[in-house]
Amino acid sequence: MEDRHAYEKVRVNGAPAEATLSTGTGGGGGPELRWRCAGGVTAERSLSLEADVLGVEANGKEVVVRAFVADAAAASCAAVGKRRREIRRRKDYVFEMAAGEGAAAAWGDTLRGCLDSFGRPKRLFVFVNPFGGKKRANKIYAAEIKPLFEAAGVQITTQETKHRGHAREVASSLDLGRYDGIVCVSGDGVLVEVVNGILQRTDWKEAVKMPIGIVPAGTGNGMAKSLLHAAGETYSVSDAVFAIIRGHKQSLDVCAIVQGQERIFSVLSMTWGLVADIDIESEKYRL
Ligand SMILES: Nc1ncnc2c1ncn2[C@@H]1O[C@H](COP(=O)(O)OP(=O)(O)OP(=O)(O)O)[C@@H](O)[C@H]1O
Repeated sequence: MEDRHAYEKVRVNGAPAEATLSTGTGGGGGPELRWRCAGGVTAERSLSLEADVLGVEANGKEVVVRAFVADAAAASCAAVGKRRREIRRRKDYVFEMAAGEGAAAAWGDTLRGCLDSFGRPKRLFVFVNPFGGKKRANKIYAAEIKPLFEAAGVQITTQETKHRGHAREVASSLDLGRYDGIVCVSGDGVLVEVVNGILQRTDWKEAVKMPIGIVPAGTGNGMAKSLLHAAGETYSVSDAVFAIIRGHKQSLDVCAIVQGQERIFSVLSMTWGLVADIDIESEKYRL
């Protein structure tokens, strides 16, 4: 993207400020929003569009930036010498443009253009296993997962799994052209079913390219833990969802999965990613 800097006088959540929207990567970092409140009492604030922003909306003179940002006050330092745990929270920043609606529409378009250039998934098919783990997946989905996808403007189609083998059945016949990825709100069991369902398909060679994400809502959640750890992310539901929204992708060795859940754990240390691109090397692993 062409490197551009747009400067505006604004109010950020009501406080007068001067803000700059930088696009492109000319400065070393990615696109970002920076602002300093009038009087300069508070430090300059910034949001990285790639790492902090879920979505944007222009409304009249306002641009609402839906962010998921580290909350310094809530960061916990469990013990001296341990890595500081960053806790992210949803926060909206409302930029009211002094120059009016035209400026807001222009910023809205530029911000959306930046977000679109990241190749994030826009349409996801989401399995929720209500019986995984402590049987709280439906609650977790409604309270923590759906709101984040909605803030990011992701279109979601949800399927609650109704019985053992259901996710496999659905994945074996799903119209994959309608989605950019499949997400499992579950433990490892449903993920294994989805992979097996995909491998059952006649178009499996194409179908294995479908990214699959996992949000921990099972008992062990070994896959979600390992993937988040490998990506340097905190192990939490919201961090897993955010990684999926951002379209983090890494290759996953599907051969390990189809041979049974026990084998997953021995291979995890080599499989990174939150939305995984499945990579299958040999037809012999097809079921
Ligand atoms: N509605 C349902 N009723 C009964 N079983 C189900 C239903 N939906 C899915 N299942 C089965 O539940 C199994 C376990 O699910 P899941 O992996 O989500 O949770 P878990 O076993 O608690 O977690 P983990 O695998 O991480 O230890 C899956 O293999 C799936 O076949």
